[in-house]
Amino acid sequence: MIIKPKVRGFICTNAHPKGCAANVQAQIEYTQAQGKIENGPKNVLVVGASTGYGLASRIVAAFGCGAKTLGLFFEKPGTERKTGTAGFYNVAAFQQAAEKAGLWSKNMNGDAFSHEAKSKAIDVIKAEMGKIDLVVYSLASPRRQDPDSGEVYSSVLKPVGQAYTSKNLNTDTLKITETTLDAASDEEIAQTIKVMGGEDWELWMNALAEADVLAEGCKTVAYTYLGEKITWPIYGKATIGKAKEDLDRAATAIASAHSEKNISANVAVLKAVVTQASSAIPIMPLYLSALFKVMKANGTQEGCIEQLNRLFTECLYSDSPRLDDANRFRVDEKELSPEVQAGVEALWGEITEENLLEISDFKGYQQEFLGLFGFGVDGVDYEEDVDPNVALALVE
Ligand SMILES: NC(=O)c1ccc[n+]([C@@H]2O[C@H](COP(=O)([O-])OP(=O)(O)OC[C@H]3O[C@@H](n4cnc5c(N)ncnc54)[C@H](O)[C@@H]3O)[C@@H](O)[C@H]2O)c1
Repeated sequence: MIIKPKVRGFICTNAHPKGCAANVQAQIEYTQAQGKIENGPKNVLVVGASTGYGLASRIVAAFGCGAKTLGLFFEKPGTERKTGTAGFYNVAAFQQAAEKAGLWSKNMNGDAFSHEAKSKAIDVIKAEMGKIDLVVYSLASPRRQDPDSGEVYSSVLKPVGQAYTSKNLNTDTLKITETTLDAASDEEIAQTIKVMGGEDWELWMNALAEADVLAEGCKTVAYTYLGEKITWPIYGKATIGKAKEDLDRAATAIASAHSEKNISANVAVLKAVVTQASSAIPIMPLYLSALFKVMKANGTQEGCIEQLNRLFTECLYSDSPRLDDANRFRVDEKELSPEVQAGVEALWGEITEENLLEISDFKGYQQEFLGLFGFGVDGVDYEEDVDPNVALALVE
């Protein structure tokens, strides 16, 4: 099959297996070029391991530290007539590279919020891994089914307290319009916390501890974004920000519930990058286009893999981790530097439909967006007939 991108709004409904594989390979090579990470983890569980920050976490754990990794995700395989999701192809490429490098690695495709996923993971850990010394929690999901009540909760991306009007870019038509987002109701805030807050992270850690598969001194980390003035009304101080505040509560609860094992739990604050999750957030594509312009100009631009290498070496496995007063690891310091934020604010005020391509890095944004699905990747022949049905062994 010849595979060309099918973009619908903020998602691309297909993916290119070879482009995804090339992306994964580039992240592996970047990590290897940084050199081996001393005192890194040996047995790692990554929840949300197929794309974005979770995939990069797994690559650093495996190829930077030599760890065994168990990855969980929610993806679709390809068939003869339909492509699989990008995450499925990413994991298939990761698995091939891990095998080639002699690194143990196994994969589970399913609903991480379920009890079943937790007990399956525990079985694999017990049978094949040894005790876990790092749990990465990197889920981004619009929905969560409560594993006990069966109730399904949905997250919303809305401001809290009052409606918010801002310029917003339609990434299909390249039209910039004023968009007003209504304030979330209390029910919507509560549902978003149920989905993207810390409850499931705690359930994972409790299940792993109860099954006695956590090593003494095991670390666990969950990811958040804080941002600054431009994004606060739709992220930091909005429904998703409320859910992310709940991660801080969960981190404290996890550490205190498992203090006998000396478990450390931290939220890590990462920079804004293009992922399937972030491209769905209103305002973000325009913010990212401005941010990339400024960060590329001053030489500080980073993607998932650069961020994750620094999270491991400068925070998780450093004797002097960069922590804020809420005990969060900070890897977003370059994005939040006063110079970068001032540059973005200035650009934000100036961007119009007419000058979008000229003064912002929308081209860079768009390239990274297509790249998420394996399109526009250097060295890939998009005229080649490729088989969308890529093999990947999964834990049954
Ligand atoms: N993208 C950003 O700019 C940014 C910045 C800072 C922090 N973060 C945070 O990083 C974390 C990961 O986000 P991302 O941007 O890498 O997202 P992403 O969409 O690239 O990855 C989400 C992952 O979760 C998995 N997943 C979703 N629902 C699942 C389910 N029910 N069961 C199993 N797996 C499931 C997906 O398969 C995928 O592996 C999120 O907590 C996000 O808030 C993102």
